[in-house]
Amino acid sequence: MIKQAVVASGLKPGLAVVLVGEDPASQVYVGAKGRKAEELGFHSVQHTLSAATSEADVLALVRALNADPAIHGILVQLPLPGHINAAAVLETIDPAKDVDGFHPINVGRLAIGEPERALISCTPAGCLLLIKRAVGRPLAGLDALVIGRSNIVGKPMAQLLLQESCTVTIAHSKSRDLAALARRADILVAAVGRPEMVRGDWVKEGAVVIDVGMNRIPAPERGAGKTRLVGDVAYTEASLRASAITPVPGGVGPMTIAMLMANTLTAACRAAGIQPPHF
Ligand SMILES: NC(=O)C1=CN([C@@H]2O[C@H](COP(=O)(O)OP(=O)(O)OC[C@H]3O[C@@H](n4cnc5c(N)ncnc54)[C@H](OP(=O)(O)O)[C@@H]3O)[C@@H](O)[C@H]2O)C=CC1
Ligand SMILES: Nc1nc(=O)c2c([nH]1)NC[C@@H]1CN(c3ccc(C(=O)N[C@@H](CCC(=O)O)C(=O)O)cc3)C=[N+]21
Repeated sequence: MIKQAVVASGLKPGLAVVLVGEDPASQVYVGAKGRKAEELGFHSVQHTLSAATSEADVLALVRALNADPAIHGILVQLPLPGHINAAAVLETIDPAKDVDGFHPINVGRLAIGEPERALISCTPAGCLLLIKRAVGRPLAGLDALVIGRSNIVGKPMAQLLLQESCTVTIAHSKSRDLAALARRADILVAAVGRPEMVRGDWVKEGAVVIDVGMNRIPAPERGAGKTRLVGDVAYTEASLRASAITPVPGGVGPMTIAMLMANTLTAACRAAGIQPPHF
């Protein structure tokens, strides 16, 4: 779908990914983003900086990328090392190139109901596409529960569902009786980071369940020291009641990467003064 849109646009979108430090999980994600960008015929560059790089040097790189006309999207992989102020880095990215949608300008445009002028955080944008596809009709009036209130997933997810006129509840670590809140939800999004916290009997019959969680847990059955990836939802139990549910792996993660590519194409179209495709 994105490939055809790239060809139709006649553009060569440029994506720059900045990785500071050697976190192995981040290396895996950044590698996956670069491969997908190349597969789609993007101009793809990766800047890998040592964990000891100063904040000033990271800011200087971001400013250089802001000024580079071949680059339409800039992603600085999080988390950053502790001595670097992440907010300062994110706010230095040109909002028009902020394909993560983390800059306060883009967050604000989403919050005031102007998503068509914003770039929207990839994970919640991908979740919304999956939800719309599963529901197959307008979401207006449906009860949605988002568990998690982070700036990168929970809050923008809630904003997007509100924009679709859902009745949105946001739950977090201080919420009481999550199970009761979940049982009312036609749309249930779990973005917590706790393995299989959402049980099958929390799921309303026919609900759409989106599992954002990525938890690596020990898997001794695979051999000593081995791990496996599980979500925030007990998949097998929940799938008996849900009308649609995303697996982990193979669900929201790959969709997030696809939305990053879509945002980069959108940014390239806007820079060229042409109408971006609608996904
Ligand atoms: N698939 C993908 O592309 C992505 C996946 N992820 C995954 O999604 C998960 C969430 O990520 P992220 O939003 O960054 O995480 P954060 O750690 O920033 O946020 C977790 C949220 O869950 C809430 N929470 C923690 N414990 C509970 C609990 N017992 N009951 C209810 N709420 C709770 C926290 O509440 P409080 O605010 O009160 O502390 C917080 O709001 C992680 O597993 C992460 O790996 C993240 C980004 C992208
Ligand atoms: N600036 C920034 N933007 C991000 O979007 C961002 C980030 N920092 N930091 C980390 C989180 C996490 N994230 C994932 C993306 C894809 C998968 C993904 O494709 N996962 C595979 C499995 C991968 C595996 O096996 O480990 C799957 O779910 O099938 C996972 C996680 C993006 N993030």
